[in-house]
Amino acid sequence: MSEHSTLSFDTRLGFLGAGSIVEAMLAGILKNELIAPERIFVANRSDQARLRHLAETFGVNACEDKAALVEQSDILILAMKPKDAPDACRSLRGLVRPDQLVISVVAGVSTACISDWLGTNGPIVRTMPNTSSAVGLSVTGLSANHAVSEQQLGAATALFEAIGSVHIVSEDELDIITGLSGSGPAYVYYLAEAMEGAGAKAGLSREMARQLTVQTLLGAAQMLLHSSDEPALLRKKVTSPGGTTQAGLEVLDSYRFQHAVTSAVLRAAERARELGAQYR
Ligand SMILES: NC(=O)C1=CN([C@@H]2O[C@H](COP(=O)(O)OP(=O)(O)OC[C@H]3O[C@@H](n4cnc5c(N)ncnc54)[C@H](OP(=O)(O)O)[C@@H]3O)[C@@H](O)[C@H]2O)C=CC1
Ligand SMILES: O=C(O)[C@@H]1CCC=N1
Repeated sequence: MSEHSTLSFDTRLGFLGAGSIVEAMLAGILKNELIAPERIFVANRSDQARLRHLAETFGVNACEDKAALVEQSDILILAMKPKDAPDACRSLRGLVRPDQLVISVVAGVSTACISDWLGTNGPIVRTMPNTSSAVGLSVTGLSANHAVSEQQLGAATALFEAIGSVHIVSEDELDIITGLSGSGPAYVYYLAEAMEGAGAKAGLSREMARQLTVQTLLGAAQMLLHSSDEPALLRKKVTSPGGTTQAGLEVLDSYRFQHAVTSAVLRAAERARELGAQYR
């Protein structure tokens, strides 16, 4: 990508890592027709069946050769587990071009570590999206190192805006963003599992319990989005004194629900810091 271009249908994207987050990002990018599938290259460590699956599902190119992946890409996206990042980056030493934009979605790992492992001082954007990328509803925290040009920051922002919303943040904010919105979909799915299970246990069909749960979460999320009321006020509007909601909330309080959720978010953020700290 030249210094002055932004993201276009012709931009060539290379993904190193082919797991859950890459599948979600590919689904969102291709649904939006942001980039042509034949301009997207995906490589992993060894799982050929997984590469074939992505190639067949999305029409992207499975790439067995990392050197070819880097050479063919304008933007290289690092998407392996933190523990695999040092080896993966070191294997790219001498391959990444000095002005080639590298985007990392790896939890906890700093841009400084990535630079060090790649052996470059080049442009690196560190991000934290989530798997709702697949339906265009990720929220991505994004932070750029000193070498990222305005055009490159624009291209990275455009990429993640195509699959959700973007917040440009300082790098040290990315760990709490990881705990809140990177891991966040899992907390909501956990809640959904419990709500659906309760409905089914009480005699509803699984299918109806699922629909009631999903529509309730969707409606509440839309209310949070569109209402000017704070979440606490929205909650109070559901809660009739002495009624059913109050009875339910009292049970949640007896299990310290708010404390549990707060602790979960903060522990996940701490875990992101731990994952990165071992390399600092
Ligand atoms: N899942 C999520 O919700 C989110 C994940 N992330 C971050 O994204 C990253 C990937 O997560 P996720 O997709 O869940 O993980 P997965 O375990 O699903 O996928 C990891 C991928 O990395 C590949 N890989 C491992 N080592 C190397 C290597 N040396 N060179 C090339 N590829 C390699 C694996 O290949 P193989 O199978 O062949 O070993 C696999 O394709 C993590 O750092 C995570 O923190 C960020 C936001 C959300
Ligand atoms: O669980 C993880 O470590 C990754 C980071 C955010 C979501 N999944």
